[in-house]
Amino acid sequence: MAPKTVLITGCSSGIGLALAVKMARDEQKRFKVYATMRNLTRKDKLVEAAGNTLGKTLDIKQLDVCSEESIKTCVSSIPDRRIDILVSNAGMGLIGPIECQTIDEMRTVMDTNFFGLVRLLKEILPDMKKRKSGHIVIISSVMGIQGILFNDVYAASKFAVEGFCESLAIQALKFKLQLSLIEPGPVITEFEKKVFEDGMKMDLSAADEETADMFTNIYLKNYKQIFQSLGQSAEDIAEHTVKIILTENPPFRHQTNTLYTPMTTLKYADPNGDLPIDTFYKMVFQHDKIFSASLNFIKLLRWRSRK
Ligand SMILES: NC(=O)C1=CN([C@@H]2O[C@H](COP(=O)(O)OP(=O)(O)OC[C@H]3O[C@@H](n4cnc5c(N)ncnc54)[C@H](OP(=O)(O)O)[C@@H]3O)[C@@H](O)[C@H]2O)C=CC1
Ligand SMILES: CC1=C(/C=C/C(C)=C/C=C/C(C)=C/C=O)C(C)(C)CCC1
Repeated sequence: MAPKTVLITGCSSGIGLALAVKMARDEQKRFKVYATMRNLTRKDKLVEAAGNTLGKTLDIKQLDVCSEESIKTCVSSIPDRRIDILVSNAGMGLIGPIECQTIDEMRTVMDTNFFGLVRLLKEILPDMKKRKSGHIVIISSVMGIQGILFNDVYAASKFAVEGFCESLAIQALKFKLQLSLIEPGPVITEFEKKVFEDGMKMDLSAADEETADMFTNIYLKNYKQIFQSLGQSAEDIAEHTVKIILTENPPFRHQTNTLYTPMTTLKYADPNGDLPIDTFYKMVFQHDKIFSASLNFIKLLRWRSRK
């Protein structure tokens, strides 16, 4: 059987890179991977990880999800424009009090995380509909279903992705297309480093003292520890994503982190929406007791899941 063509965005690092390499190295050679990135000068890590798959089961192409022209050029360069599996992965984070962020910074997050997906689909969906086949896989986030303190705009961008996909999924079903949202919790990648460094350098002078203190002494102070105790690797997410791709009837939503599930479950447990907000409030603001107790509980779950 001919290999399925896979286009992945954001392959210069992290989840995109790990997924591209995993699929290109498939022993049964079931995939031909177009690993794309906006800036080809950043391709060295991928070239190294791809090894001898380069030019065979993996090709590298330029694609900036913020440029319609770049998307068109990339898609037109693929034989018959045929993309069997699209993985929309490119994305960026943003943390901090909104008083300290500019509208332009917020717009860039929405433009990349939400409109990036919209631009891709405007170009790729019509071909998939004509062929009545295709799988659209989106790297969303647990923040696509639940907001987190100081992640207001990032969470909004992922909520936008989820609302857009939930609407589109009904049409997709009519055209026999598959659509899956992958929802990781924290993942240890460049994303986490960039977001933390930007947070550390943030000019907090536009925020009141209490807010600035909350951001620095609660959020940033515990950030690394949260990633250490809860964080998955890019390879873990790649493994989950490939499993979903290979499932005959893939689910619409897939959370990758069972340690995080108790938190997202709170959302569905209370239609009024107060339960997750009250719980997060207690976890964050009674942090001396509850926050460290939560982290210990997570450590215990992690230890048990390894046994
Ligand atoms: N890390 C985490 O904790 C989590 C991440 N996610 C999501 O996973 C996805 C991948 O992130 P992750 O691997 O962690 O982070 P990385 O920062 O390692 O990777 C992000 C990738 O997106 C690329 N990118 C950014 N802007 C654009 C653009 N305009 N066009 C094309 N590519 C672009 C980056 O390219 P460049 O190198 O040029 O900047 C990079 O290749 C994102 O959608 C993120 O929201 C979801 C849940 C948790
Ligand atoms: C665990 C935990 C918290 C932090 C969660 C974080 C930081 C999650 C990050 C998720 C990411 C980065 C998703 C990317 O898409 C809070 C809210 C402080 C409250 C206490 C429990």
